[in-house]
Amino acid sequence: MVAASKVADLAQNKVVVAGALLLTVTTALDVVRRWRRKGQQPPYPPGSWPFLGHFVTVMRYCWDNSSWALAKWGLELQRSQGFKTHGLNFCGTYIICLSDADLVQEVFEGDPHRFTKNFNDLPLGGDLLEYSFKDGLFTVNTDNPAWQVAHRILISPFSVRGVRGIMPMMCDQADLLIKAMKRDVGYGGTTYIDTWVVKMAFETIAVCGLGTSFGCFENAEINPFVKHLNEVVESLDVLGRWPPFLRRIFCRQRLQSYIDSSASVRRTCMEILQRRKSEEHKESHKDLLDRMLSDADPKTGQKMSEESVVDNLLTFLFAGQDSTAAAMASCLCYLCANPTCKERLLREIDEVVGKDQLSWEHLNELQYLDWCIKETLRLMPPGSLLLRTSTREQVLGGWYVPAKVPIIVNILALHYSEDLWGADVNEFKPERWERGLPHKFAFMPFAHGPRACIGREFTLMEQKVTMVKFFQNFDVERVPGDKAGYTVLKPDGRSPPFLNFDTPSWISPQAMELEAME
Ligand code: HEM
Repeated sequence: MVAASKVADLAQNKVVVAGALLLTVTTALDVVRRWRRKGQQPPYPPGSWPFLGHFVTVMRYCWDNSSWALAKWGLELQRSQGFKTHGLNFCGTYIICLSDADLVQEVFEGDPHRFTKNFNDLPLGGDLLEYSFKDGLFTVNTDNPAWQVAHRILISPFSVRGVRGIMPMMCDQADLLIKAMKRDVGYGGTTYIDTWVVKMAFETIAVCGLGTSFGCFENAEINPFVKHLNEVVESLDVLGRWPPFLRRIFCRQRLQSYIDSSASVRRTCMEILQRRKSEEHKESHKDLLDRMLSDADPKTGQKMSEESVVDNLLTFLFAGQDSTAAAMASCLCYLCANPTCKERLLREIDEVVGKDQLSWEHLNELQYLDWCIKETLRLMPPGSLLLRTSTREQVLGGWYVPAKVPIIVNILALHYSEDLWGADVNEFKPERWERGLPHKFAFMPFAHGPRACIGREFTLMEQKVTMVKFFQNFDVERVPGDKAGYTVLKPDGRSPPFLNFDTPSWISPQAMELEAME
């Protein structure tokens, strides 16, 4: 009995001693690491829990279902605590968040070997994006040859010259939009602006890029492909907030429908590819799909694999419609909320284009329209965060950055920085663009560098074409004193007067302003 208790004591002592030794060694190692390390540890915001880190705080911000939750939290930290660089612990994953324009410039313009785009093992839904879009341009790692080959093949059709060739096709889509709105909504009618800009953005990329119409303008019903793609996009937002192991417990159903919808949209893209391969493409103009199937990488002579073509078809249908639709809806809402700006824009369209057919030359003259679009993208960037990864242990602006740490660049906080943009930063003021950019990295809705948005010229032209055609036909106004985001027929407007817009509140400039400011 005594012997047994001695053995138990000894065993217990050994565990205690081993535990103490382990703690001492890890503490000593940490001290040595900290001592050897150059640079300071970025500050940690309050709200970190044991094991879960800032997960609960992030979830609290996400609870309002806003896709800007994390970005808004960063903006708030910037304003209340002065944090432009801070650390974050997301269930054990260490992340560094940046909203300092100089440091962002160093990440995007400095030595290209210091930071890369790599979605592997990233928190916040990086794995989900990879699951759906695989080796598509948006998700594939920069050092993967699939990105390099596809990028070099597609950079030319997406250049200014490349998109100029498809302007007539874009104008046709905008004409179809106007026709469908006149038919389905009618003068004085009320409608959700979202429905229409989504149709426009989706049909434009599908027809101009892939030579395939999904019949969105002919049909009031939402096309099943669009429904599934929307499910994928919405689920990305919801599921991405959960770490993968918790998703399987708390979001089982959503996860399953995400998997099913991903499979369904992929099947459709494979059908588009097979159809194109089996038929002779009649159009004289080579579209994106033709280029992906026939062009070779000018550097290596390699062609894109069939899997890569499908991944990119899906990527274009996703990246090409969601953000463009959001940008156009936001711009219309801002113009409704700022009638003086709208009047100036209408005057410009009347003077430059009038009732003529819109041409490429007109687009370059529509300077105020360009400012309105930029100002909208500043206040409502469709993507509020960018993700990069540090490739090695390094110092960034005096801060210590370990290797393989995700870096979140907060676009929203840069766009709403009073230091950069001045005291009127929250206001919609297209005129501010007359002065140019306050800092090269104060405005980055399309990111910068080799991984910047390849569809930038495509979307800017599409937005301009749509806005001109829209205002050549309609006028809009907000309901005075009504809920933020609602707009109504402007009875004494230009002829013909038109439309009540019933827009969801998330897109309202006022709602955004209030939420960002709380
Ligand atoms: C207002 C509209 C748009 C916005 C705000 C936008 C924004 C962005 C941003 C911020 C990135 C970089 C993401 C990152 O660095 O991680 C990106 C990449 C990309 N965008 Fe866009 N985008 C828009 C429209 C489009 C359109 C119309 C297309 C296609 C027709 C497109 C295709 C892509 C692709 C393929 C990439 C990945 C490029 C690469 O990494 O090589 N985007 N976009």
